[in-house]
Amino acid sequence: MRIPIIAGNWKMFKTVAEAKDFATALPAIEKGVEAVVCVPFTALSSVGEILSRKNVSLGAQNVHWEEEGAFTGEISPLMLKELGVKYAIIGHSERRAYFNETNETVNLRIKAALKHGIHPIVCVGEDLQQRETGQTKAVVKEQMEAAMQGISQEDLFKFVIAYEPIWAIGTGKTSSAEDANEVIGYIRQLIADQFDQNTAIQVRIQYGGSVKPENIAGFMDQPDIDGALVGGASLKPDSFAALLKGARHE
Ligand SMILES: O=C(CO)COP(=O)(O)O
Repeated sequence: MRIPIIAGNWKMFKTVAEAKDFATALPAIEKGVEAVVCVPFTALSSVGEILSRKNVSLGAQNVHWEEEGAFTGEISPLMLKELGVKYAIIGHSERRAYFNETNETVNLRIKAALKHGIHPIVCVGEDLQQRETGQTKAVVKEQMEAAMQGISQEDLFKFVIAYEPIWAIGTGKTSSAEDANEVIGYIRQLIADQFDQNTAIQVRIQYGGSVKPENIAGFMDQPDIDGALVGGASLKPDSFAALLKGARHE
């Protein structure tokens, strides 16, 4: 059985002091759901230990593909590993749109993360124009195939995939749970095509885009959706705890 996974993506929110306040206020997480918080790089070293006492894993929001070098402003997988980072978001649509992230650099970052024992949370998803012109599956296929390029089956099991339709991020618009499930089912099919059905069944795939405590249950009821990657609603301890409660397998 796939354990549901809820990951908060704080994006560029919270100072160290604010991050510590969140971690301190968060109640301990009960079994039945895996919780991850992807904090800004600056907060990683301060909140990791507090979160781990509450059974919450530490995540980063990006990772470079080299271990060190002249890459001003970048953070290497070794640096993240040293701080106890277990997950790294890779290929978020905001990085693809504003920071020139490509399918090729996404693949490089995934490989570097895996090499250092960090699980990638790989983001894929179409924009509004692509949605309206019926290109959703083609876009997701291209992103998934590039992400899986040169990846072994053993490493694919370590992936978490987040299907985030760009038009649903931060807009209050969500995909219907059924539509999200259909695309996520398609992603599973792409994994089966590349590997096999058994692999496809085991990989966890999240939905992301305006997920809130009020709507999470609808997504979790879908057979192919294993959790959520959550921005805005992950910023408050109460709201994050409510998301986890809504996602837990009783
Ligand atoms: O981009 C997202 C998570 O990575 C989704 O953000 P929102 O939950 O704020 O829509």
